[in-house]
Formats: sequence, structure tokens, C-alpha cells
Amino acid sequence: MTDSTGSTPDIEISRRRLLGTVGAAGATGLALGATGGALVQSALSDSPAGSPGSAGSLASLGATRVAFHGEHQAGITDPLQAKGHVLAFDLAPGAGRKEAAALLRRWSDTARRLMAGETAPTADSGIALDAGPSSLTLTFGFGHSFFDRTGLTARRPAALDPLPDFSSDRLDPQRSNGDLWVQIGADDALVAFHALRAVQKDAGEAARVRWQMNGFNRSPGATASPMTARNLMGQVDGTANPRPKDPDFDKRIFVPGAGPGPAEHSWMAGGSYAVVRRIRMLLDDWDKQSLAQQEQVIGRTKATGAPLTGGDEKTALALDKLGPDGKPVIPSNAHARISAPAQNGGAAMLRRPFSYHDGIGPDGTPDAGLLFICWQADPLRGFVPVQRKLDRGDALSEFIRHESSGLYAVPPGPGDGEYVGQRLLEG
Ligand SMILES: C=CC1=C(C)c2cc3[nH]c(cc4nc(cc5[nH]c(cc1n2)c(C)c5CCC(=O)O)C(CCC(=O)O)=C4C)c(C)c3C=C
Ligand SMILES: [Fe+2]
Repeated sequence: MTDSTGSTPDIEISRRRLLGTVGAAGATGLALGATGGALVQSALSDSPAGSPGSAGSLASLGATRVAFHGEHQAGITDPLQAKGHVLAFDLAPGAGRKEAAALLRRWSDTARRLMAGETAPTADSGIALDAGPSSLTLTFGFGHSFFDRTGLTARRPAALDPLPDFSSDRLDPQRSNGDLWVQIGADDALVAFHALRAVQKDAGEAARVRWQMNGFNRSPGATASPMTARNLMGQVDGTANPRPKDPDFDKRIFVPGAGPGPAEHSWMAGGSYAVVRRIRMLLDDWDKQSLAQQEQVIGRTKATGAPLTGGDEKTALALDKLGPDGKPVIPSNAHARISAPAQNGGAAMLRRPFSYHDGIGPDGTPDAGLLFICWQADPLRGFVPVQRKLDRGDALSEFIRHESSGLYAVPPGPGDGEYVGQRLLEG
């Protein structure tokens, strides 16, 4: 199946991403919430991307809706959206498990309604009036510190242990970690901001924003046909992501139902772990490199994302191929070589980033880069081994700086009538 958003065809449209049939419905008039059956039917009728009325046409951009309930939370396997906000909260002094449970219940209610194109449950700001759900997703996670704050330390999985230090880290603690994490994505900036305001208001006295970051991707329909995303270095980024149709996809990305872990961690079955890194790109330095130098850094061509060893974007890297000089065509320190699962004992992750641009820094350089977000069943078998290796000898390191970091346990999708995290907070 192709991605009708024109962002990342590799992150295939998951079953939860349902195409609404109501066209230009207003937020208040959009009667999607009660019509689940009709939506499922329309999702299963495969209209080709780009055809009139399909998810690829502008008319359907606003009407495209992602389901809140499901086996996994939304915003993990769904196509990249054009606009994103990621933010972390700390529980307020004195707030514990009871307040956290009430907050997750409020957030879930808000997410369910906004993702269906309805108004927020309380004091809607009106920011998203006139727009449909626009592929809005809200995703919620728990940081390491959440469990001590709520008396749930015994139920904290070992997978949430702090990430190791990496030698190239330049992390700002104020913009790292946090008790709770929220990811918002939508194909319309006002819909995304509306959700951001609602989530912040719901926090009330229970939690305070610790940090917030804003990101973006290419807008749906901007390219002649759906394409893998580009990042702010101009590279095609996301090509080698695992795909939902891969036989081991679920095993790599989602926590298994009956795992080897202790029973008190079973609340994470069907969940995933998100690693979030704000990675600044040193774009002025990057732009001084010739095209050939830039391509050597990654090991792929800039125009198409094809490996330097030939073929097209989807062709596998020929890591053993030597050039006339006897050296590997894909250099030994090329980013795509070092991060490949074959070089890391099979370690794989689903990368689902947003770009960011926060203006020009005091030194006159752009404060811009990647809100790197990757998903895996276990960070010790995903992000950690790959980043360890990149940290030791990635040609890209010279042009990037990791400025903040977070690791979050993202529980499974809620069942009908359930709120996100209920199995932890009430189990
Ligand atoms: C630890 C994980 C990774 C970090 C951090 C990271 C940062 C980073 N990457 C790019 C650009 C590209 N990455 C590409 C491939 C790629 N990157 C990682 C992991 C991390 N990247 C993986 C696992 C892979 C896939 C490797 C494979 O399976 O072959 C590519 C090539 C195209 C692609 O497959 O997506 C690009 C381009 C930037 C700019 C960046 C930090 C800012
Ligand atoms: Fe990468």
C-alpha cells in the first residue's frame, strides 16, 4: 500500500488509519465518533493514492481520521504528519498515582474526541473549528521518574532504565526526560496546536510542562507522488525502516503479549518504547561539503536515496563492494553502513521523526535539526547498540549534536471504554 500523505511510504497506512467519508466536515458537525462501522468499511476500500476523493487528494486531507482505540497507540506506525508537537510533563508536587490516573483519563477522553474531529470535552478553544481530524494522533508515554512519583516502582520495566551516556552527547537536562510524554501529530497546523492547548489545559494542577518541541514534515501532496521524507540536510530519510509487512516487525517494535519479563510488567504488552533525541544539525558546516562528500557521509545518493553501490532507493546496500581503489564503495564510517541491522546484531528500530527549526542562534547559525523519535520493543536491542556504534565512528557525527534525550514506556492502545495506561494505574 502506498502512503497517501507523501511523507513516508515505508510506514504503511496501518489499519487504525481510517479514511473518513464526510469530506469537508466541520469540527463540531463531524459525526464520526459514533460511526465506527462505516469508517472501517471505508478504510478497507482501497482507493489509489492521489485519485479524487482518496486519502491523497486535498479534499480528503482534513477528513482522514486515525482511530484512538486499538491494539497499539496511534502515532507509531501511522504515516508521518506534516506538523508535530512533542512535550514532557512532570507531576506537580503532591500529585501521585490518583492524580496521574485522573489526568490520563482526561487526556484519553480528549484524544479520543479530537482524533474523531470532535471538540474538546471542556472549554474548547475553537482553534480547530472548520477542520476535520486531519490525521491527528495523540500518543502518551511514561518516563523513568513517573514510577517513583506514583509509588509504582515495582512495576517499572527494566527496559526503562536510563540510556547510557554517549561520548558525543551534549544534553540539556532541562529539555530531557520527564514523568510523562505526549506526542501530537496532524496534517494541519491548527489541528495540531488545538490538541496541544487541550492537552496542556487538561494537565491543570496535576502536572507542569517540563519541555516542549515543535516539528514538521513535508505537507501531503507537495510531491508529484508519495515519497520517503527528506530531512533538513536534504537527505531521503526513512528508506530502510522496518515495514509492518515484515515478518518480524511486531516482534521488533512492540512488547510481546506473553514475554519473558515478570508478570508485573505485563501492562506493557502491545506497547512500545520511544527514544526521543533533539539532534541539532550543523547546517552551515554541512552545506560547505560538496555533494560527493555529503553522499560519502551517508553512503547513499542525495537525489534518490539509492545506495552508492547502485540500484534504486529500495536496493540493499552492497556493503562488501570495493571501488577501483580497493576501498569499500560505501565508506567504513558511512552512516547507513554503521546503523544497518547487519552491523548491529540485527538491532532495528522504527524511525518516525519530525524536523525542527527554532530560529537563528546567537552565533548566527540555524537552530534546526531532527526531533529523532524511534520505536522499539526494547531499547537495549534497538537504539542503544546502534547509537553506541554511531558514537564511535559515524561520519555524520561531525555535523550533528545530540542536545536532549528521553526514553518513554508507551503503553498499548486502550480498549473500548479504557484510558491509556489504565492497566498500569489500576492493575
Ligand atoms: C541511533 C540511531 C540513529 C540516529 C541517532 C540517527 C540519526 C540521524 N540519521 C540521519 C540520516 C539518515 N539515517 C539513515 C539511516 C539510518 N539511521 C539509523 C539510525 C539512526 N540515525 C538507522 C537504523 C538507519 C537505517 C540503516 C539501515 O537499515 O540500512 C539514512 C539513510 C536512509 C534511511 O534508511 O533512512 C539517513 C539519510 C540523520 C540526519 C540523523 C541525525 C540528525
Ligand atoms: Fe540515521
